[in-house]
Amino acid sequence: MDAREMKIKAAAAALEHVESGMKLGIGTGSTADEFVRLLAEKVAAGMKVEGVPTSERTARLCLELGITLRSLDELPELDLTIDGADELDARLTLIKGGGGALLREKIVACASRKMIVIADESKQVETLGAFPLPIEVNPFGHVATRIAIERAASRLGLSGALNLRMAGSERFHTDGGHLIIDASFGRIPDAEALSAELAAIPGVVEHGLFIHIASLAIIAGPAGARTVTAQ
Ligand SMILES: O=C[C@H](O)[C@H](O)[C@H](O)COP(=O)(O)O
Repeated sequence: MDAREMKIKAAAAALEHVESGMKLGIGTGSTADEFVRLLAEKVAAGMKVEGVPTSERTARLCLELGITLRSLDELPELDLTIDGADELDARLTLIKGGGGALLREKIVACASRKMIVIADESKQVETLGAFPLPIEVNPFGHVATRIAIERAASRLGLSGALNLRMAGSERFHTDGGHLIIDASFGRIPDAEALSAELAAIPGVVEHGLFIHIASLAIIAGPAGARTVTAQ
């Protein structure tokens, strides 16, 4: 089974948690795209859902496939969000934002009664941090913000390259018009402490650590999909 087939398996298992009438947060990324495609088939067959997309990219795909969309201001309380992740550990702490959608993803997930993560098993790790942590920053003073991030990380004994994300020769901009700094810490043994340090920096808009937000993960491997709850 290749990676795409695993993503489809995870997405299909997550779809079983979706009921007609639900208000759904819809994630971003290649795994979330598979979920959108399967959801669209259900919608075409008569399932009624209203979706709040976590990115312009997801919004485009949903509209193309006939899924009804609302803004989060129209539907500020959602039943369920289904989204991918870049890494997840046994406590279901996540690193997200590889696609740059972390801010909207976190806002939407936190407005939902439940968040289910869908992933292939390559995303499961013992300790987070091999995947560079995306940190969304305001363009104003981003160099000063990068220095503040470096100092905050060093207080926790963390170090590593902090790279401004590029899209070709241009700076990458998020849907909200911010920049992303990808922080290669290697290992993040205390996600809560790092989250608190980052949140205290004025230029940091949001970071990609999702702590106590997901309550269920559906992980697909060659043998099929299994459901994991936070340890
Ligand atoms: O910003 C992007 C999101 O956090 C994605 O959920 C994450 O990067 C996982 O994406 P993929 O399913 O493509 O690995």
